[in-house]
Amino acid sequence: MTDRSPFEDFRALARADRPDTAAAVAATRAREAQLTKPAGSLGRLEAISEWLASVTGRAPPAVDRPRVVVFAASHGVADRGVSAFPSSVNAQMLANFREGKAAINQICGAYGIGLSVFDLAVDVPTGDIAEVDAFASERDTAATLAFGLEAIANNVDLLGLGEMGIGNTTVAAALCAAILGGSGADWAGPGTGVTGSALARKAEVIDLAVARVAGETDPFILLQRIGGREIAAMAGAILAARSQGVPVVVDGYVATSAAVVVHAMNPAAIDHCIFAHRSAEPAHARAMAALGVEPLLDLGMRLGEGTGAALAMGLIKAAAACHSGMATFAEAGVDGPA
Ligand SMILES: O=C(O)c1ccc[n+]([C@@H]2O[C@H](COP(=O)([O-])O)[C@@H](O)[C@H]2O)c1
Ligand SMILES: Cc1cc2nc[nH]c2cc1C
Repeated sequence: MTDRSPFEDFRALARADRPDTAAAVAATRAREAQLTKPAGSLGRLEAISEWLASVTGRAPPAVDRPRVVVFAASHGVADRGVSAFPSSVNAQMLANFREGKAAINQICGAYGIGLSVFDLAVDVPTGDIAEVDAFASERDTAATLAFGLEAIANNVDLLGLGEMGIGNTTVAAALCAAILGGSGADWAGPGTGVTGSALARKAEVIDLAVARVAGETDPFILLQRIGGREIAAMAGAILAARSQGVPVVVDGYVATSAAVVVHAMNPAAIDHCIFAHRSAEPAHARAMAALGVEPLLDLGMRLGEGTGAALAMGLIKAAAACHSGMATFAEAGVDGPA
C-alpha cells in the first residue's frame, strides 16, 4: 500500500488542461456573423453560444440534455441558531422535491430541464464546524467529491448545480473567509432570514470555524474541515464536468462556495462554469468578484435549490437555439449591412 492522498485524483483533474476547442469557437464566431441580425445585437447571448462551443467543442452548440442536480445535506452547525429554520426542513424538502412541488420542480418543468435530487445522508449531520471538522477524514471527503460525478451521468450536456441544506450559508461563508480572507461579518448574511443579534452571532460562529483552521491553505483540506457534503459534491461535479467537456451553471452563494474551492486549486479549473445570478445574499457578489465572474441575472432571489441556475439555463437554451436555428443572411435572402 502507498500513502497516496485520496485527493490526488481531484488535484489532477483541477490541474488538467481542457481539450483544444479553438476550431469550434472559430466556427461559432463565423456563423454568428452570418445570422440575420445586426452584429452583436443578441448581446450576451452571443457570448453564451461561444462559451458553449468552447467548453463542448461542438459547433453549432446545442443543449439537448440539460439537468439541474440538487445535493442535499445537513450541518451540525445549524444547531447554533445560525438559520431561521430547523434542520428537519432538509428531509421535508426532499419529500417536496420528490412530489414535484418545490420551486425548482416548477422552473425545470417550465423550461424542459431534467432534475435529479441526491440525499447526501440528511439524517446524519456533519460535525459542528465551530468545534470540529465537518468530515471525519480525507477519505470521507474524497468519497463525497467522487459522488459529484453522478451529476453528469446519462450524457448531461448542460449541468445546473444547486443544493439544499439548512445552515449551509454559514458553511459557505466560512469556506469563503478561509480561502479568500476577510472576517465572519464580511461573509455572513441573512440566509433563510437571520437578522439582528442572531446575524451577529452567525458571524461569530463563522469566525470560530475559520480560527479553527488558521494556517491551513490546501483547498481540499479546508473543504474537509469546513464542509459540507453538498458543497463537496458540487466541487466534485465541477471537476468531473470539466474533464468531460460539460458546461456548468452555478446557482447562488452556496454553489459558488464550491467554485471558490475549485478556483483555489487552479483558477482555470472553473473556466467551464457560468454564474447564473447574483443572489440577494450580500456576500455572493463579493465571492463572484473574487472569482472575476459576472452573473447572468439579478432577480433578488435567495432560495438556492438550483432555482437561479434553472432560470439561467432557460436563457442558455435560448441562446443555443438562436445560434443554431436562425437563418443566415444568404439563406433568408435578407440584405446585409449597407
Ligand atoms: O445560494 C444562495 O444564494 C442561498 C441564499 C440563502 C439561502 N439559501 C438556501 O437556504 C438554505 C441555507 O440558508 P441558512 O439560513 O439555513 O444558512 C439552503 O437550503 C440554501 O439552499 C441559498
Ligand atoms: C422551505 C425552504 C426551502 C428551501 N430550498 C432551499 N433552501 C430552502 C430553505 C427553506 C427553509
